[in-house]
Amino acid sequence: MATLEELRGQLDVVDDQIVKLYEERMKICEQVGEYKVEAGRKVFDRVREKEKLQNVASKVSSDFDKKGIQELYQQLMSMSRKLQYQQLVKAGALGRLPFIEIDSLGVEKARVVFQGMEGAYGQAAMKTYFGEDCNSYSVRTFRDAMEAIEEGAADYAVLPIENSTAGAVNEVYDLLVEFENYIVGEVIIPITHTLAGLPGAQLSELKRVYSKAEALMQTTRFLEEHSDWQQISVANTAIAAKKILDDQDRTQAAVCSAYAAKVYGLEVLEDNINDESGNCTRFIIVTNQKVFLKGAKKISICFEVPHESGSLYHLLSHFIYNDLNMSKIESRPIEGRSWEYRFFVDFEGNLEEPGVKNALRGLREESRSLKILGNY
Ligand SMILES: O=C(O)C(=O)C[C@]1(C(=O)O)C=C[C@@H](O)C=C1
Repeated sequence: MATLEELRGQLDVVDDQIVKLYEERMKICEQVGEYKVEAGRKVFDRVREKEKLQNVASKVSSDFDKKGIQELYQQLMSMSRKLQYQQLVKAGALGRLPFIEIDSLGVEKARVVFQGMEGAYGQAAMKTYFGEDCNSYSVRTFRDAMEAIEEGAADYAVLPIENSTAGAVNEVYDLLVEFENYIVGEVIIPITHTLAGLPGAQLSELKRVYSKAEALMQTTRFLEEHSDWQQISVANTAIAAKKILDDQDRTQAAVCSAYAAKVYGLEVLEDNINDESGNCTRFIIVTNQKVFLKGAKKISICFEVPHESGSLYHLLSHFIYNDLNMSKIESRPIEGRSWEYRFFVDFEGNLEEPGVKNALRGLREESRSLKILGNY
């Protein structure tokens, strides 16, 4: 029997041949790339790749090797695609209207819309980003805010996208797909909920608590101690606070900010009732222009993946290959197509960077309906 050293020697000989052949193959792929740039052809040829995988599998005998050679060829073809995307990007073939880089958002003159009403967390986020005295107004729903931006009734909308305890704000993710609006900024604000009731009201007399669904979720532990209280969800924490004032019913309370309690003349019956002390919400700043600020560091995109095994894996490989750091991935069901999903990815980068351009080029060709939601 051969020794380990001898066997490794034999492997080295075979590997040298594989490496040489790999280089040779990539050189041919580069020429194919030149042809594709010239002819305006797509890089990804699904039919050719499928045929190739069947062909190589037919040339080996065991099932184990069939699977192995197919995996190897998937990787090989994925590398040739990546090379060809680089060639396309170098040739300036980016496709679609580009985003325009700007120096500032002109926040001083901006008209800003937030969802909810006086006292809403959205208003606090807006003031943090645009300043105490910004020109603003509120609308009832997230959709209304998106519409106001699309129509140009407002320059910017401030919308919650993610809470550190309750997770994603699904509706806002879906609206980002539906509307031609783009993210240009973000702001994170601490969310400290209180239980607020009519002045003089006692915890022992309470029967009903109103708040936004997410706020009720973020205060579950406190509310579970009072399981006899009925929990009622309304559109916004400030709406809940206003309802307590309007109804003048001592058995009702709201989960809202101390600011909202003050605005509506309520008394804080219990302060800081959050499950988690560091509870905060990330708000996005949305506009109808395809712009990004100079020095923007984060990109949000969404795309659909073909319903095939390994498709998400291959799409995510574009981030790894281009050294891009993914900071978040979220999925949402696609309307009208049961059990199919749209993925939302945030990653670090600027649309001007070559690695980002390469990755986006690859993702655009290999996914369905890629949308760049913003660079901020
Ligand atoms: O045949 C082509 O069009 C190629 O670019 C080569 C190749 C491959 O590596 O075999 C690469 C990408 C295509 O999706 C299909 C095949």
